[in-house]
Amino acid sequence: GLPTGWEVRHSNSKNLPYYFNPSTKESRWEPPAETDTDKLKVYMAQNHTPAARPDASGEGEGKIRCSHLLVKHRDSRRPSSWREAEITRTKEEAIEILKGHEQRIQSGEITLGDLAVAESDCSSARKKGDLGFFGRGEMQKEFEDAAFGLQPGEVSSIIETASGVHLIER
Ligand SMILES: N=C(N)NCCC[C@H](NC(=O)[C@@H]1CCC/C1=C\[C@H](COP(=O)(O)O)NC(=O)[C@@H](N)Cc1ccccc1)C(N)=O
Repeated sequence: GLPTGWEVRHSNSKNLPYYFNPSTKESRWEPPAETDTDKLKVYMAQNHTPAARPDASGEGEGKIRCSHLLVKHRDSRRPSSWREAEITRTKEEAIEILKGHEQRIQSGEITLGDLAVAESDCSSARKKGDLGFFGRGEMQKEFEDAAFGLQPGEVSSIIETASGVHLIER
């Protein structure tokens, strides 16, 4: 159904078909004016199955937004925070503290964000732990894998990174 010289191509980045004229090098999202759209629909149905969307786990899916509550310890890569100039608690103590926070969040007594304001050793505490949107490759691997494995609104188990121990809410 396309006028001569035009062909349909597939944009992987947008997962959409587009129309291209190799001789004029023209490309457009909409079919050219003279297209017989009824025939085009048949052609597309037969020849154009859109590539499967990356799965919801975030593989190539793009960005997600998370908040987190970080408790650092003396073996953290940077054992200092806005809360405490020199952090000396052990990793085991940090985990016990975070378990206490986890129980208060799970019981519904308080949200992760409200707890992060006073308790998180990350500078995002001032933003209720909000890290904004991020894609794969930005955060430490353990953090990234846990975050991309969460459903929206879900809170992670205790996650360990070189920064310390975290609870993550997507
Ligand atoms: N949005 C981004 N791309 N920012 C760069 C993230 C770098 C990344 N950070 C981490 O993986 C951990 C998990 C989350 C926070 C974090 C660590 C630290 C605290 O640990 P520390 O570095 O003292 O060991 N907080 C941060 O980075 C903060 N800028 C996060 C933040 C603060 C305020 C507003 C937005 C984001 C990494 N690859 O190291």
